[in-house]
Amino acid sequence: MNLLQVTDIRKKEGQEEVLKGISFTQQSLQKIAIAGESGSGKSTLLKIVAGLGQASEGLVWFNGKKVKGIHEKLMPGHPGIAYLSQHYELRNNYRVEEELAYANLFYDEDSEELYRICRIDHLLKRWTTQLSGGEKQRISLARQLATSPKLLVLDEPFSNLDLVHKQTLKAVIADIGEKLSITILLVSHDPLDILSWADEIILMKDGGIVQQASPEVTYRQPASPYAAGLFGRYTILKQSIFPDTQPGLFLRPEQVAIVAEGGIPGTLQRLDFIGHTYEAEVLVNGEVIVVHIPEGGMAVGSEVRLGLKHRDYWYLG
Ligand SMILES: Nc1ncnc2c1ncn2[C@@H]1O[C@H](COP(=O)(O)OP(=O)(O)OP(=O)(O)O)[C@@H](O)[C@H]1O
Repeated sequence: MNLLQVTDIRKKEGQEEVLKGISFTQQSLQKIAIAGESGSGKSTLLKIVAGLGQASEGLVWFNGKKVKGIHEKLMPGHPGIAYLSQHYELRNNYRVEEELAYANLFYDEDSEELYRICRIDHLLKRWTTQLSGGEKQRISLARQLATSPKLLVLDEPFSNLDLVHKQTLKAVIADIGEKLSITILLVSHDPLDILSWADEIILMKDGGIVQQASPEVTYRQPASPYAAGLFGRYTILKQSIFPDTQPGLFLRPEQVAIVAEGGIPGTLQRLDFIGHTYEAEVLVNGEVIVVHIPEGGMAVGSEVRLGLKHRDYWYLG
């Protein structure tokens, strides 16, 4: 049975339709991430799913029961669904343990495990004013989990976090799924944060779903240039440049290599160090091809030869 079933959700804000018929289902423990450009409707959708917004049309079913909107019931929210927005707040002038007790999270074996999973067990005696943003967020998360939800809905959990806190939160999120058996639906502005985590990625644009697929398919076989661009740089060739390929060939930078012999001649136009590799732009027949290369010693203007690394071609018209 589906844990969550979202059917044809529409939402009007004034004259504008900001959600245009969103439908998807989520199985128990399936990890779904929603991504898309700013303003595409991700947060609006998430609030409706959690019972903290109001759809103009459509239905959300959770665990066989309808999730009512804020205009349909007195207390916003839905039992069994926990929601953490980007704007979490803790009360000032309290110790962390008091703040957690306030959420009915008293110290016992279960809560001890929850604190360990949320990586906050070393923070219990601290004042809430003595915490970093990432620590405050994990305490807010523990408070949400105190309600023993079946579904955890996270809106942009990785925004505003430095790399270290981001890595910690990723470990926390993985543990919440695996050790607490809580299903997670999350929105992320940066799809690179979700490729390694999600079972399925839903891409939104202008209030609609433009692609719903596994991370591999989303990355390698994007439905459109918009979907491709959300996951980093790419090239779509207008001409048939490489042998046995058609116009419209879609290439990620790591699918192309600079080769010593054979290949297609081109001119190195640009070379940038991007950490794990160098990113080059090579001009071939008037088209710029983005290529990842391991070494950065070549001079801009050099002649290079390009080859394709494998034959799993994908075309975008
Ligand atoms: N209360 C509101 N009144 C009017 N328009 C709204 C309201 N809330 C959201 N919108 C509009 O709905 C659209 C979707 O907004 P939403 O916040 O859901 O997008 P998002 O994809 O989550 O964006 P971001 O990544 O920037 O948070 C936007 O055009 C936004 O301006």
